[in-house]
Amino acid sequence: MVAAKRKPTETEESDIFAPCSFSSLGLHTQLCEQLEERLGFKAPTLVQAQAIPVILSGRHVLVNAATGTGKTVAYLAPVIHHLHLYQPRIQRSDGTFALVLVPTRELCLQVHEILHKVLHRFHWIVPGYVMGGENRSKEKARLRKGISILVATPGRLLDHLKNTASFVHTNLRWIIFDEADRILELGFGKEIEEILDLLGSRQHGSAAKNVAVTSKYEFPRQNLLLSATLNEKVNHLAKMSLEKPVMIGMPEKKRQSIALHEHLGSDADDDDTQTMNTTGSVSEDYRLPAQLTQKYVKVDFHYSLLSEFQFKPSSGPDAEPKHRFVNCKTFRLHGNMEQEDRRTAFETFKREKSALLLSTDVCARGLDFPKVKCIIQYDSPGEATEYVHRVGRTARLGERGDSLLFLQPIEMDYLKELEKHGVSLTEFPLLKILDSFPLYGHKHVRKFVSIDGHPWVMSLQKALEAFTDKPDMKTLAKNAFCSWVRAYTAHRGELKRIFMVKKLHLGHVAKSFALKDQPSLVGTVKINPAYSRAMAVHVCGALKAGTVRISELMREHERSRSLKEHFCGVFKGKIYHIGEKVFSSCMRL
Ligand SMILES: Nc1ncnc2c1ncn2[C@@H]1O[C@H](COP(=O)(O)OP(=O)(O)OP(=O)(O)O)[C@@H](O)[C@H]1O
Repeated sequence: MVAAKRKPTETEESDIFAPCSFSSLGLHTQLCEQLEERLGFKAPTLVQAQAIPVILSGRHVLVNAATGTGKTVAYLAPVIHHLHLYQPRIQRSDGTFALVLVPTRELCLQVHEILHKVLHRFHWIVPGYVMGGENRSKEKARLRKGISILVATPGRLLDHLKNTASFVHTNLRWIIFDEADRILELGFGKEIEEILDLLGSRQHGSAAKNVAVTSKYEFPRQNLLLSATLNEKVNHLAKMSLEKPVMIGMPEKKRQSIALHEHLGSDADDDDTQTMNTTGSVSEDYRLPAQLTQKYVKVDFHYSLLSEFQFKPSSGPDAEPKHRFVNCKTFRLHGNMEQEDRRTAFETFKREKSALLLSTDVCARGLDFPKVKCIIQYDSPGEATEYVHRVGRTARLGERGDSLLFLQPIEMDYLKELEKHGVSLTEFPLLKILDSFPLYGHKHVRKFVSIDGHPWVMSLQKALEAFTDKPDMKTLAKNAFCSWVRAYTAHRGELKRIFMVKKLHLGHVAKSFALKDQPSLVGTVKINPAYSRAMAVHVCGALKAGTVRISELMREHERSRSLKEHFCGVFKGKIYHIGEKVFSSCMRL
């Protein structure tokens, strides 16, 4: 992700904001003042204008609106409004009234930060969070004191529900699933079911008790599900947790496919539930900001060593100094990092005016880094939903944004896959751009026929290969290559037809990692083979028998990669011979 300043245009603003005020939606004046003073929100976005009155009314809601359209405040504002009006005034000892479930730690911190700002004047409403990677005892202490609005990742929440006796949730009124589909994709389905059972908020089954009967505030439960993309699993969660939900921002076709008819109330077809075309939809399936410019590039490309690599772009005299290839700060963020490093990278990148973030899908959802100018996808995203969320980190709330997707010639069918969801990309004129770069001694030379033979590319490749030739760098590059190839096999269903490792020209892939030769894919997994085999047999057997939940082993997408690597090492030593069955089990993580 590359951050830089961009301004929205006039016309885009009218597509984003509703022609009304927050107070006209029924929110308390003091809360409206806080939204303006603390967050700078003068008017509601379209999705906020649609969702806030419905959520205020107490209905269960399913919101499906484009990335960056303001869904967070759409659900937080009504909750704060009600809590602010509770009589007698709520106290910390009343425990938790609202629970916001999110898929990642960074999103947890982000939602908490927004709460913290908006609740500034309402000091008796206490925000807090619990999430994986944090100190449990400190969290227990905070829960004991009381948290009115709790943001949580599912695994850690379940842990506290089971093991923290002082966690009071008898007054719980709201359960909110932000990025509902991602929570389920990460394999938290069983945890969610357990959480709903423990909280007595499941719509079917004996455990259901939708009013907090022991509560001094007797309000019916209200559950909310939100995401820019929805899928079959969300349908299941919706059935499990929502009662007669109002669908916001969803075209009729999708409402039918979500198949919630049995739950839809008679007023589900009211005006306020109609299709929200104005939120920047370009598709009846997936919603993308209209001002987002999406491009793809059709070449094997270079692996740029962003923080250290120096390059002398033209083949001029040796005296000419080398320059850093990327002239801004670079950050990295992925699930295998230590929690503290993860937090620092997340918070620092957020503050930087001009910076580059290298990240895995841990950043794909919900994160709201300000002024991100461009999303570059070097690894293909897989499901179209993932594409939508990744590019959704830019072009937020009417800002302009660009995205660039790297595709190899054999992968061009991926564009058709995206088109099925109304997502269309134009080809990035790479050769033209390269031709515009200065070349030593050839001011206006152009008309190179191929990218590979372009002097600029050749000299860059040479410099990269020289840089990667150092032993440490070479090991890094080889590992990166192997991981990349392994991850390539992770595509499911239709996508397996497009991303076929057998069709890959591995020599070219190696070149894109600045390697002169293709590393061997055999024997690169450093796991004791005997242990691996035993482990694999155990996991496969247990999976088959249904006695182990793979989600217990894996919490995040990145870890599923190590498991895939593990199986690769175990089964054949070669990724492209991996057993289909095991693989599909891995893919359900
Ligand atoms: N009414 C508003 N006025 C001005 N800015 C707003 C308003 N509502 C939200 N924003 C800003 O818009 C940006 C996007 O909001 P938010 O992160 O809630 O979007 P989202 O719909 O949840 O996106 P995603 O689907 O990617 O999670 C944030 O920077 C937020 O501060």
